[in-house]
Amino acid sequence: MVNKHQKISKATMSRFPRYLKALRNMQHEGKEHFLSSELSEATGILDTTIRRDFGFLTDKESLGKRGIGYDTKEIINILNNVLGLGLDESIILIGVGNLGSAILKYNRWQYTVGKIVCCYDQDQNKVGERFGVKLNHIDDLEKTFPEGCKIAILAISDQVQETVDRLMALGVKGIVDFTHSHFTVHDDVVVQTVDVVVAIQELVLKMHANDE
Ligand SMILES: NC(=O)c1ccc[n+]([C@@H]2O[C@H](COP(=O)([O-])OP(=O)(O)OC[C@H]3O[C@@H](n4cnc5c(N)ncnc54)[C@H](O)[C@@H]3O)[C@@H](O)[C@H]2O)c1
Repeated sequence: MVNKHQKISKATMSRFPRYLKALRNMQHEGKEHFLSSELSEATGILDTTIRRDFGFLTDKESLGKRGIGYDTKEIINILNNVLGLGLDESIILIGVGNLGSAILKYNRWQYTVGKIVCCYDQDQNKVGERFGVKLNHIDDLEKTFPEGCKIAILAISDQVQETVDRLMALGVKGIVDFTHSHFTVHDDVVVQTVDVVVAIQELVLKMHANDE
């Protein structure tokens, strides 16, 4: 369906997940159609930008219908297709300390990318359940690994490379990395690093650029 794919700019691509998240919420609320102005309100992105971005999604004259707007389900499907995302990604979380607990508690995953299906920690005392999610001991990773899981969130402090190696052996292809450790992965594994300090550094650089 998407054959203008190669022409989509990085800036446009980076807005697609924001559209997707807002649209899944709308869909959940029973909204079958939406106007670009409504999506603009939900995302804070100008509706002219939204309409231009949507122009990259299809070769059709227009995705929207006059007076009705866009079909929520259709746009969600197209965005999923472009982003290669499923609604039901099974995600695991490794390390349920301060940060891991906060991530687990943040339960607005639904209708976006899937959910954390279980988590792991090396602390035997934590085994059981946390915020409604099963918490296993890391020694049982291979025994309890959820079928088809491709994404892991790392919020651990020890034995990072060893843990990453075990995850890759189980078929994990994407890692959201909160650790500040260096580790290596196979060519077919993608790592997305999240670092508050780096974010602040980037923010300060942008603020300086604004001052010039
Ligand atoms: N990226 C960021 O912006 C950011 C911000 C804060 C902390 N961090 C990093 O995130 C990690 C966690 O921070 P925290 O404050 O939650 O620490 P924490 O000590 O509170 O929690 C770490 C948890 O991971 C468990 N753990 C450690 N190694 C493990 C392993 N190999 N397997 C399974 N469980 C393991 C511990 O038992 C503990 O429960 C640290 O590496 C920290 O440096 C990153």
